[in-house]
Amino acid sequence: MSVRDRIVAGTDEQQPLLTLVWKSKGNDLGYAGVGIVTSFVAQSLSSLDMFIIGLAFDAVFNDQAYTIPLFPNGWIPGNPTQQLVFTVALLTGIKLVDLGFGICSEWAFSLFAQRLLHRIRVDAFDTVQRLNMNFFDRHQTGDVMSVLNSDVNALERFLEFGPSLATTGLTILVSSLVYMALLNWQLMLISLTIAPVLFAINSWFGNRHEIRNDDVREETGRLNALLETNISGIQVVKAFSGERHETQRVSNLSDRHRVVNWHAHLVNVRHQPSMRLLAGAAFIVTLFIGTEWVIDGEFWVFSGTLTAGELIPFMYYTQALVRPVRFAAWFTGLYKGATSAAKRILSVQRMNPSRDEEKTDFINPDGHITYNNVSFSYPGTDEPVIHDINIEIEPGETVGFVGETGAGKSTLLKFLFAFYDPDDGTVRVDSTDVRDLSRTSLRRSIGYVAQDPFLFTGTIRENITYGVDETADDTIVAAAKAAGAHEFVSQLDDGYDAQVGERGVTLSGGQRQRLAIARVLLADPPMFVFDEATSHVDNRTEVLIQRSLDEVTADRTTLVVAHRLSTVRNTDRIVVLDSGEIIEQGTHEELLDRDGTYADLWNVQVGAVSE
Ligand SMILES: Nc1ncnc2c1ncn2[C@@H]1O[C@H](COP(=O)(O)OP(=O)(O)OP(=O)(O)O)[C@@H](O)[C@H]1O
Repeated sequence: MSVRDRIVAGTDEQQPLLTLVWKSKGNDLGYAGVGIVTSFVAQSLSSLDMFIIGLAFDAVFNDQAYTIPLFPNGWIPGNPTQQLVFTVALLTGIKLVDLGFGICSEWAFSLFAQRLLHRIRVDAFDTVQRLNMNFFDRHQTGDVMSVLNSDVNALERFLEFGPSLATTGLTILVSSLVYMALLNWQLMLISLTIAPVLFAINSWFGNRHEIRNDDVREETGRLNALLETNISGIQVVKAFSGERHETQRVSNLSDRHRVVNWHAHLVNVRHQPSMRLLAGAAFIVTLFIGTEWVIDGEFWVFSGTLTAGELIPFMYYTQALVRPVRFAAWFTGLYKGATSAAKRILSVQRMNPSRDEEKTDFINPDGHITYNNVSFSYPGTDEPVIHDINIEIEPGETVGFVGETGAGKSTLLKFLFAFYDPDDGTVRVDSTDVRDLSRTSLRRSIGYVAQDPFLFTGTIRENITYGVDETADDTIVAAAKAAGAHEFVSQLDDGYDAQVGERGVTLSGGQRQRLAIARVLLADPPMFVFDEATSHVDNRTEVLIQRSLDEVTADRTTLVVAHRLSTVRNTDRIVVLDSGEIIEQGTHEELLDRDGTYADLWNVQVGAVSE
């Protein structure tokens, strides 16, 4: 038995979020560009008002000339009442343009975020889907779902607000500094003495955010994994009255999740106020010095004078600097949360699923299968489950595989689909190593009915036609009849349009098996693998299905695993496995004559039947 791994945040990437965004950017960077430019214009305009008010203030109350940088002096009236009307009109115009650019930037940033997320989500899902079975064996479904869902949602939170916060914050910062420099550059230097401290504190909190968010993302994956397995196994939970025990397990994990979330939240709680406190202190010191300067007409070593009309907008811009400081804290929290999520998404993508491009396509195979010296142990285990197997199966031959539970029958068949690669030896179809064949063409060439067939949520028709292009109704019905499914399907109210619930819970095991058989018969592949395909079907129905299958599989290579020996009795050859080794093979009669393991198994079953 193998131990489950957790999907952890890979740590080797310097800028995981940027790497992920760059990989998935598509053609959407243009939207981000429009968002940045329009947001920059909107914020610059919105900071302009106080500057103009300061100029107007000095013109009206301090008898200074009313001039606006870059604005033609001839357009500015000389009369104070007209100056007031002019100022109000100018400010209204600026606000309207600011509004237009603001709407445009929201629109562009939202489009950028949603389109990028869509691509990241689909890419992540596509990667996960193509990963080898090893991955799914070693990771819990809930943990994988958590990458596809909650990690992508953490990215969404950042992409929704992050770019706009960064641009707005930077624009307020730059425009405020420019206006402050225009008003009084010496006072500006005083206000900025706090900047390095703010920087250092923000980066310290940023590191705390990242560490805490890594924990939150991992705990979310763990909790999702537990919830998923509990709900999937709800029948067993109920059968063993395990509800209280399961609730306790969920409660324990949920409590751990709560604690790590709380620690992450505590970083937030301390981050913003610390930054605001420092920015507030800088504001008060600047106000004190500025007021002294206005009152005394000079201050310390500084040259020139400072008017009230300069100090008021200056203080406004000093106060405005608190916003970028707050945004920086908010942005850092979101960014670090998204970085932790990006690390997990990237660590899944790094698993590098095998791609079909460089492989050989498989066209009209004869169905000649050979296993040469195949040995294997499941990843994460030291125990070999297949030992040095050699089999040659001729085109058109039907071979039955029998043996005690855990003997390695299903594992042996999985190599044929390249679900797993053998540790030693090769599995070839028509002389080509299956590892060199394109997965798609290989898997389309072999119709596979697994032990516990899975039905997708949807109609019966959709389940039967899964993986097959447009199919006529009578072909579907013919496949269902051959699989012994038509009778029960026609008795359902909606017939072939009846919905089957998640995992086909509304159907019995035998009914699901019959739909799975119909699915492969409809696909009409050149080879078949039936792994306990009729184990849940009653004996009478099995005989009927077997007759149809004998007809369909007569000229096609077919591998059949069965515990019920009557299922394989008429195959061309029966291979008996024990602890991953072939211990006997031959026809039913030959094996009975041999009086070995197969004969024992047969006698037990015949004895059981005759009882
Ligand atoms: N995904 C897996 N990871 C680790 N070990 C596995 C995995 N699947 C099967 N095994 C182990 O490999 C061995 C062979 O399993 P396999 O399913 O091939 O046996 P089987 O002969 O088909 O059994 P059964 O008749 O019960 O279906 C068993 O010991 C099983 O515990």
